[in-house]
Amino acid sequence: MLPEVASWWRRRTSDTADWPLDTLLAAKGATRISVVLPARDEEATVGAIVAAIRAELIEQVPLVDEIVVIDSRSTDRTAEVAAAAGAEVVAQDAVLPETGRMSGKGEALWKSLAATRGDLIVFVDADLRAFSTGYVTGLLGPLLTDPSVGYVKGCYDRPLVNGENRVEGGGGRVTELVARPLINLHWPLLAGVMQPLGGEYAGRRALLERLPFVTGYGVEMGLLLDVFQDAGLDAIAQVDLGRRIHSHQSNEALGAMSSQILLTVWSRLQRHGRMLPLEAPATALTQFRRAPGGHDVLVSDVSVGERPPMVEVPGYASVRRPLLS
Ligand SMILES: O=c1ccn([C@@H]2O[C@H](COP(=O)(O)OP(=O)(O)O)[C@@H](O)[C@H]2O)c(=O)[nH]1
Ligand SMILES: O=C(O)[C@@H](COP(=O)(O)O)O[C@H]1O[C@H](CO)[C@@H](O)[C@H](O)[C@H]1O
Repeated sequence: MLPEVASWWRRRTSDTADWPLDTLLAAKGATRISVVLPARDEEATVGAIVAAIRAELIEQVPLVDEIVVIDSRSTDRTAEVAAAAGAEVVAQDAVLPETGRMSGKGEALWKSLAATRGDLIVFVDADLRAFSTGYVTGLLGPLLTDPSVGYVKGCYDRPLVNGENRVEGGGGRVTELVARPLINLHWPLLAGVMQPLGGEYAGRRALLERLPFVTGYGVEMGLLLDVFQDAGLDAIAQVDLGRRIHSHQSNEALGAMSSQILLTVWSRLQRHGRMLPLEAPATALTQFRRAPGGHDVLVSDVSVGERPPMVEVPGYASVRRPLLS
């Protein structure tokens, strides 16, 4: 990691345990807090997430002011289940209808800005299993206690869980194979962000409403790069939320997700003036591995060389063995 990234990583990384409820309640003051769940066909999981937030962070303590589920064209009972659990449910296409209908998670999150009232907005995926309200309190900690922080990403261990089959570290496939390498190549100052695509994050409305939202699955990559461009690295913090288990899509579906993320990166390379002249891409890849008390940081050199066409090599003709006659 670059020295300035290592410094950021030490200063701006905390743990959800660092943000107990009494600290947050003391810091809340008049700050309004919205929790948003983008949900497409999540009837199996959305209810438990909403119920936990309502019980622990609204009814037991007055921390969260509203829970809004953005129903993203679900074809199942997501809306009914979320409402029964205590969420305000808003249909994605019913928000700002005059702006037309775009699709995907990014559209749901962009519309959520017009469907909520909070000064701080916490985004939580609706497909989480084993959800803890510590996700929400952890993400709020830096925002409620440090005005210089504008955007907080969650980070966590991400096993790949399919039924009884569990592969530790097998989740976050697009993160590890697409997002992290691209960030390290073109935005090495963001190499310390451990889960750039994680679906749990929070931000100040005053920052989020100034930023474009990429639709589809480009939204996380787009927001991270645009927050960095607009507000700088130190406006970003990350909180270790422990472990994340969610519903996994097929590799085929993640291929489409990867394409949307590549298109987002391409657009930001151009828009942020990183395409011409393309700065020599950084050749160090920073990865993270859970270790006692935190994470080990693994930095590897991923540089590649290139050989010229063999026909241009002077000695080639003389060493080229004739085919056996
Ligand atoms: O068009 C969409 C696609 C996804 N989602 C929601 O966005 C979150 C993350 O999506 P998904 O689980 O498909 O992505 P993954 O976690 O598999 O990367 C989930 O709550 C989805 O229900 C959404 O609201 N609209
Ligand atoms: O991080 C990832 O690689 C992908 C896929 O995760 P898995 O390989 O299914 O655990 O999941 C994330 O990416 C999406 C695109 O940014 C987000 O919208 C999801 O919330 C997040 O789960």
